[in-house]
Amino acid sequence: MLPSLCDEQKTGALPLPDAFLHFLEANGLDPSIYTKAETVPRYIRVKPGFESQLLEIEDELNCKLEKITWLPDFFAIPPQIQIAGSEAYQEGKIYGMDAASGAAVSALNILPGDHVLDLCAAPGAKLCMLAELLGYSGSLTGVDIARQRLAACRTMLQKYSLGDRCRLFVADGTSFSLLPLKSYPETRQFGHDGNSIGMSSKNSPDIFAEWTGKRSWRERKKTIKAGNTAASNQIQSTPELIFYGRHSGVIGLRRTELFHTVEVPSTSGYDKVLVDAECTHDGSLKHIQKFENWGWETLEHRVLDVKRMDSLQHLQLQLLTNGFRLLRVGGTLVYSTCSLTVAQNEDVVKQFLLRNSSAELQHVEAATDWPCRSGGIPGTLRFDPKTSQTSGLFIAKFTRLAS
Ligand SMILES: C[S@@+](CC[C@H](N)C(=O)[O-])C[C@H]1O[C@@H](n2cnc3c(N)ncnc32)[C@H](O)[C@@H]1O
Repeated sequence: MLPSLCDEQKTGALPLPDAFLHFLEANGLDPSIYTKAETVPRYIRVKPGFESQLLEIEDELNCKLEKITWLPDFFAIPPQIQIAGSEAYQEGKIYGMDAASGAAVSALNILPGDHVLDLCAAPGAKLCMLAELLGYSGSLTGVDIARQRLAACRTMLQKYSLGDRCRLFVADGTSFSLLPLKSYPETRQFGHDGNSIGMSSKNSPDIFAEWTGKRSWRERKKTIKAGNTAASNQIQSTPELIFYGRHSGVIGLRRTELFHTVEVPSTSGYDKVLVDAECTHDGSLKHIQKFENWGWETLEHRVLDVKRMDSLQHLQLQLLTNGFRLLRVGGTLVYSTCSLTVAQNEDVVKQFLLRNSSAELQHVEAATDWPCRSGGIPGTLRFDPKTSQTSGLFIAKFTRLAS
């Protein structure tokens, strides 16, 4: 439906279609936040190690990098600046990431040696930040149901040289069951096998050799078969490993060891889990702005489709529940969405807490300095574009108590 003049008056520069305005009204959201799309800064994260090159990066982007005092390594730049054409971006020194998204990752308080699960990982900005914070210890497992989007994560990890400790699975996050490799009997390191092609060693086809993008005929056939099965079943039942780093613990394992699922024992789950759930993205001003070019009917079709809306909350609860199932006792889980609706945030958290007596909501200590406010449940946080100068984001942090 075409936007009307009246809509433009309500929303400033961005004309919004009636269906979206109805969605906002039904959820008690103020359409005037979209006037902020033109003024909320763009944010970049400078990869640690390149801090000394800030002046060169400023020169190249032709703008000042304004340091975000409340979030290390983040800088604000004017919203109209495009970074994709810059050398700093192409050479992997900077990447675009909203500061509120950075806050969600920061809320996990990643420590050296942590085994981290990112259950909705694509397209991968948060995954990259998690990998950076982990550095040279622990492990990172990224999962997403969309193969192509997860392949984009793989490209990003490789571009920024952050994939060493990471493994990526195309899988349904509501049922994903693989534990971090610390839980397996022994993680053997395989010597470099120059002859290996595909994911299996030539001599022992069942054992993972060093990762290579080139795959053997046998592997390709397997993937095509899995893809066909996935297309007919909608969702692939077994996770597909599409990338693993040299120190991810995968090399040297047999397939049966890697894909061995067990009932999650309380001590062997992940230390940290991020559930950055699928949502309507209505808080992401830049995302909504893109529909001006993509066509507003795409927004109605992709975001506001009635069937999708009905199942979305259920999906969010399932993702949160499964992420929590894979968390070790004493571990930390962050649930976030870039929707501003209560239905996709506080309501999901309420239902989750009702059903999971070992889940405890936690305060985010670092948030005292953040430009956010409390959500509808004490302890939860909301970044509101009107006051935070960031995109909209909801964050809830949980720990798992011994039951
Ligand atoms: C908000 S995006 C995640 C953004 C990502 N964390 C980042 O920082 O780039 C939500 C993701 O959830 C994925 N998704 C949707 N349903 C899923 C499911 N059942 N299991 C796993 N991932 C799912 C979508 O493909 C999408 O990539």
